[in-house]
Amino acid sequence: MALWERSLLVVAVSILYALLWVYCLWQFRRRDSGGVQFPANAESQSAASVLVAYASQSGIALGLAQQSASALQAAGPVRLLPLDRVNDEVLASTKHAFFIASTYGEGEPPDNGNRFARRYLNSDSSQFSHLKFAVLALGDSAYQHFCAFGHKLHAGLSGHGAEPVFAPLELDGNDDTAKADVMQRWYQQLQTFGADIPSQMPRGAKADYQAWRLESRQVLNQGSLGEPLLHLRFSSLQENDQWQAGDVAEIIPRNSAKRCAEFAAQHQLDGSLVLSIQGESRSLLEELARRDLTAKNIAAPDGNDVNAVTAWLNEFPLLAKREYSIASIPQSGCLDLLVRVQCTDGVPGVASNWLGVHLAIADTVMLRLRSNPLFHAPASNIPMILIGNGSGFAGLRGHLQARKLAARHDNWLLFGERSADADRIFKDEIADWQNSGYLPRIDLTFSRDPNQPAYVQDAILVNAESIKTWVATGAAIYVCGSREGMASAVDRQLRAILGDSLVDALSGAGLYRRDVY
Ligand SMILES: Cc1cc2nc3c(=O)[nH]c(=O)nc-3n(C[C@H](O)[C@H](O)[C@H](O)COP(=O)(O)O)c2cc1C
Repeated sequence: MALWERSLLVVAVSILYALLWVYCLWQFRRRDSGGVQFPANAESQSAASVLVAYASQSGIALGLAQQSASALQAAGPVRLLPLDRVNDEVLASTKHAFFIASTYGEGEPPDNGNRFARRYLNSDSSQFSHLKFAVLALGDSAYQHFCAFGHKLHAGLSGHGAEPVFAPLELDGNDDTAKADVMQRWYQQLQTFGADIPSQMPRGAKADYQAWRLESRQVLNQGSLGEPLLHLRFSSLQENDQWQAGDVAEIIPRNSAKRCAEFAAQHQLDGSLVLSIQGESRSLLEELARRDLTAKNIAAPDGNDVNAVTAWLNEFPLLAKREYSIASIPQSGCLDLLVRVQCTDGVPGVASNWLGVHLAIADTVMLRLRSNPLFHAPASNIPMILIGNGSGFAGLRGHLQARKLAARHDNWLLFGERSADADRIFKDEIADWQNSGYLPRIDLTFSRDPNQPAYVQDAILVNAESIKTWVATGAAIYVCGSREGMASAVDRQLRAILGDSLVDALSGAGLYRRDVY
């Protein structure tokens, strides 16, 4: 390339970057970091003295924040912002702030709370003694650092002189029953600030779950060194189930019939014993299927006394729901999931083994759809870079299907797996997208490739210039897959080639989104 051509290219890319910055800034001001629309007229509420701020990765805290903001609007204007949008200026004009924050990694903030954490939780230089606040901390009690980020937020704000109006509330996102109870306490507190208790309180243990039938199950990685990765296809037994690319399926898992029979035999109990639990009649085997049998190791009562067996069973908590990124859009006519059969230290994972091995074709699962606006599609006129690995193809596939439906051709897939022979998942479908022009760029990496072993993050470095060009033309980057193994390395590479401030700006503008686990 001649020198003048080179210079022209540099000028063109610089102009595109400048335009991108303006665009990010505009997006940033226009909407929150997830591209989620504020409740009606909330954008004009910048003068509101009440703030609801959320830090949310998969949308649960966001949903609760939206509900809380609506409830508080009964008392006057409310600002609803992702935590990263909360700065000195916002805090200075806020009298009452309600924070709803989940926890990720090892007690870390979700993506849209990172910047706030870096800025305010490591130092207490600014003082907010005028501020009264409360924290609703979301987490999962199975994690060692339960609700840790919510607690850090509470401690950090207190360190800045802000005054808590009540102690932080902990909410275990996996426990629907406890969730209803905690949310009731949260809204009772909010009521003292003039909030209306919402007519629809958070969903109870069984509410909204519907039966979906397993239509087919296919192993995607025959002969792989890794655990089996399965493509499950479900059909709904009701009409008008709606979701969109990026949404989540919540499933109540069960123990397999084999496992329940073995457990009953091990404890010398009669599996056909009929029990009445919370007004419902079930056999012991049916009840065992719903319980977390790994939670306790307690001897069963002698004999088959119904009351004693019921009391013993009640020591075992109900199995917690599992969440899966939906791998299809409704227009495909079915709901697809990708499930990796898990096995830790030789112990098979309950849900993945049940779904991946034991559930029979035509059997039903109890499933509910959950919207995840933080991973919904970008505006339809934006190019997309989709990055992922393994079962993370699920979260990307729905978007690719939606892009094809919307006749958007400017899609680029960077995807990593183990071996080109055994792990080349959805080979035909990807070829079809390529042949029909919906995937003009694709970079597949295989970490066990004998000639060119590489991870998807390596492909980012190799394609740095193209990524810069795509980003400069306004592309959104969507990442789905393992948080530690892949997404954190991808994030590091993106920051290395684009710079921290641009990556943060993209994230703030909803142009860098992650569905990671
Ligand atoms: C990869 C990953 C790491 C997590 N780490 C923690 C943790 O350290 N502590 C905790 O209490 N919860 C942890 N959780 C659970 C989430 O905080 C919980 O699911 C929460 O309800 C998610 O809310 P959100 O959808 O608003 O992000 C983790 C979840 C995932 C997927």
